[in-house]
Amino acid sequence: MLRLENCLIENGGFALHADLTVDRGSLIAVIGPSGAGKSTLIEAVAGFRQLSSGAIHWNGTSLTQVEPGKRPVAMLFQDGNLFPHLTVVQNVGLGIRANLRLDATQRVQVQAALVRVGLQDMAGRKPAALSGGQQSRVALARVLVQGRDLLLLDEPFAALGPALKAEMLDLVAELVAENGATLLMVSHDPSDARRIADQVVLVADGQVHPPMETASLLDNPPPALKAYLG
Ligand SMILES: Nc1ncnc2c1ncn2[C@@H]1O[C@H](COP(=O)(O)OP(=O)(O)OP(=O)(O)O)[C@@H](O)[C@H]1O
Repeated sequence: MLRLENCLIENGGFALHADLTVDRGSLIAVIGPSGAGKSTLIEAVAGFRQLSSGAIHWNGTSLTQVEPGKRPVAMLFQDGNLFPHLTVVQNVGLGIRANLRLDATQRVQVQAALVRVGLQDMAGRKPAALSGGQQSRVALARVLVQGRDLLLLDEPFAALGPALKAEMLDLVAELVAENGATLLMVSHDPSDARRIADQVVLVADGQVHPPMETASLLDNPPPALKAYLG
């Protein structure tokens, strides 16, 4: 269970309040107007942004003072997920060890992740020789080998076409379920939420709202969400 307890997250003059609980194993879409603080929330959970007050707990253990690399968190961004000078297998291996000195077991783990995302035949390629969807799969494989409990996605598939995005979202949902992980995914597209998220966290007006059931929230949006959805 992820608990954000009376959190105040500040960025310059911007302030965001969060007090909510996310059940373990949930698939949550984080939606809200541009500039509302969705990325700020994700950065605070990942530890890239310090809390001004409040606390973050994972399964009863405080994460508030834990540095980003030691949190049970794996992240995927829209851009910059892959290193262009490294091969697919190296980019995935980075998820296990930054110096890429992997033992035999770890190399098997990397191969298994590549098989899981369907890229076993492209291990030696560099990102420039892959399609956008294949690059997304490499980034997902790296998340997979990290074996973290909490997966944070900040619009990672926004640049993909609709069919490919749907395919990647389904793959994410499958991987999250297989690994018993918990997903927080920022998206500007309500159909992404409907596709894979059981619940939605609305970020608006300086507040992170507690998770609400996806269909009922999107079918009957509160005013802040209605204005955003148009
Ligand atoms: N360095 C900064 N100094 C002051 N305010 C900032 C700074 N960086 C970001 N902000 C403000 O913080 C707020 C939240 O930004 P954030 O990127 O979290 O929003 P978002 O909901 O993810 O937006 P988008 O959907 O457009 O990506 C914005 O209103 C932004 O103007």
